[in-house]
Amino acid sequence: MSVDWKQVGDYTDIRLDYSGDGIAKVTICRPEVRNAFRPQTLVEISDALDVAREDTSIGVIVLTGQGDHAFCSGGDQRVRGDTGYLSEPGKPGRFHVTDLHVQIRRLPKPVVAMIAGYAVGGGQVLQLVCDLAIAADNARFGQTGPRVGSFDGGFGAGLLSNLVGARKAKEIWFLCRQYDARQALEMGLVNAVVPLAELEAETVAWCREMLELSPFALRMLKASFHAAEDGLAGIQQLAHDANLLFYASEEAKEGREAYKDKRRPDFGRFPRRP
Ligand SMILES: CC(C)(COP(=O)(O)OP(=O)(O)OC[C@H]1O[C@@H](n2cnc3c(N)ncnc32)[C@H](O)[C@@H]1OP(=O)(O)O)[C@@H](O)C(=O)NCCC(=O)NCCSC(=O)c1cc(O)c2ccccc2c1O
Repeated sequence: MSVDWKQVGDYTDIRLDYSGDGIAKVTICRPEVRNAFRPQTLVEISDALDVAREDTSIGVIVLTGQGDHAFCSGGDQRVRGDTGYLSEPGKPGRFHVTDLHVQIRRLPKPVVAMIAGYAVGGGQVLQLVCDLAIAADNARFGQTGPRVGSFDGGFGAGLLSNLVGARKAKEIWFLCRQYDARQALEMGLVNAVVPLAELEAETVAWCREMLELSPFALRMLKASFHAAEDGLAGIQQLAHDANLLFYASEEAKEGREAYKDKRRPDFGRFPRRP
């Protein structure tokens, strides 16, 4: 199942491609550093996700890394400063990835991680915050934080714990071992493992299956899965998604029209549902 990807936009660290039938693919293009991200990379991924979100022809988004060696090796240690990762020398550092994690969680379309090679450090957290993960048989997963003097106690710890269980999550973080694709599948870190040569075709097949389904139902499900995990922010997403539907109702429209007409709203004709 080959796809004739069409490049969209103009980025330096990433590529955004459209399949033409509803899939957007965001590729980290820094293979020389195993697709490690610098602030610029994260800003560009964020922009590409916004573009794909706003585009109503897009139903599913794939996040991947260029080449067969790595999905992503986390933060680029060459631009790590004393205050975070540096956009420019001398500027205050930041963890741009924090905002990206939240953006992927809130994005109302499924995001699928397509993983060949290494997904380690912040790259492993990136695959974690995606909704689904398809791995090639050469994929390797692991945390390196405590080895390089870092830790992700946000989604990196909490989501991992929910996904693989607290004991396994602590093992992953406390020992900094690497796990192969089969082990990742067994512990629930990925949804499927396929031969490297079939990775894209399999990922696209999963995306196309989702594209056959109700986009709003998928949106509500994603928000529902995150409602408890993400606390008030998760509930907010679910509640505001309900608002999207409510706005189209006669009851909500009566409130809006009454305000515009400068009259008292007449809600008496609407049922007080049991
Ligand atoms: C990924 C590897 C296991 C791959 O090993 P392999 O043997 O295949 O390749 P090399 O090691 O030879 O790498 C080739 C080349 O790439 C460079 N490189 C690889 N990863 C990085 C990187 N992350 N940053 C910079 N450069 C990298 C490597 O130096 C080589 O360059 P040459 O010039 O020598 O050719 C292995 O490479 C590896 O283990 N990489 C490091 C993984 C790592 O420790 N990542 C950082 C973890 S911390 C993190 O990601 C992080 C980011 C955040 O934004 C956070 C935010 C908030 C809280 C926590 C955060 C956080 O922990």
